[in-house]
Amino acid sequence: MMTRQQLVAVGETGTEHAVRLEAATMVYGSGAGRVTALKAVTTGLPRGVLTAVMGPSGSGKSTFLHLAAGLDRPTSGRVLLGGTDLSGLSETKLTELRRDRIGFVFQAYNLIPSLTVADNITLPLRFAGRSAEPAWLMEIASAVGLGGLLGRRPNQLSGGQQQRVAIARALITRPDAVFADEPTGALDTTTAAEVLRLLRELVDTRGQTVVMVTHDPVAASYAHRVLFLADGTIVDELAAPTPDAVAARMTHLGRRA
Ligand SMILES: Nc1ncnc2c1ncn2[C@@H]1O[C@H](COP(=O)(O)OP(=O)(O)OP(=O)(O)O)[C@@H](O)[C@H]1O
Repeated sequence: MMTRQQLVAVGETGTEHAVRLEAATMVYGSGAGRVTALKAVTTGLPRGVLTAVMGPSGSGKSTFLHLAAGLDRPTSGRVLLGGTDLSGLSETKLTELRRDRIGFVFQAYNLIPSLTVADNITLPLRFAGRSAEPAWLMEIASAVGLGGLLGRRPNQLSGGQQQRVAIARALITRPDAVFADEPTGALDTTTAAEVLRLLRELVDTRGQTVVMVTHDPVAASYAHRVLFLADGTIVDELAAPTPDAVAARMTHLGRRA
């Protein structure tokens, strides 16, 4: 068993990856409107690590997340999830894989207002035709601090609690990786810190793999490792980040742009 620090260190070359991108390129549009949003990116997202992805606006962060999570396919190159090459899968198989092996957390929570907290959390299982084991639901609900709120509806929860429901929903299928797109973008500073502490704790105590896109150096400092994108390329990375170190790199990237 490797230590987490070793896992972070194998980011580029090791095999302990939840997700690997190999020369992944993404081109949108054609002719004069052609944009190469990601340029032959090769990197691994180590298991049991919280990775933050940062970069200036338009640098390719969302594109990176969409490819790594199997939401889009690269124009060229490969994306591997736990050894499965996503480019070889049919649309149906890819949809199943996203449903069963990947968790998503969005800035806007995306909960279903008419469903209880318990039913929102277990929705991905029901989509897969499976039912939730009550003990597993309770374990996940307690892990995210929602143990006593399972019967409520989303409009009876604070923003932070709603995001905890979304995190529990992302975890309920025991996914290989959870992808979070600006997960604290809609929260105040104190609530954001609580949600970020929770994400880090889920990685540290449960070995969950989490990949988070953020604009915020403070949010990125909760990660074990930060990848910096500029112009569709990974230009830098930082282990054990502090907010100041992340902000300094971002300023440097801003000057390059
Ligand atoms: N569907 C699309 N069609 C055409 N161009 C796109 C599309 N999606 C993204 N792009 C372009 O690809 C580049 C990278 O976009 P992307 O959204 O990945 O960047 P980002 O770093 O997430 O930006 P932001 O921080 O502003 O959300 C940008 O130039 C963008 O305009």
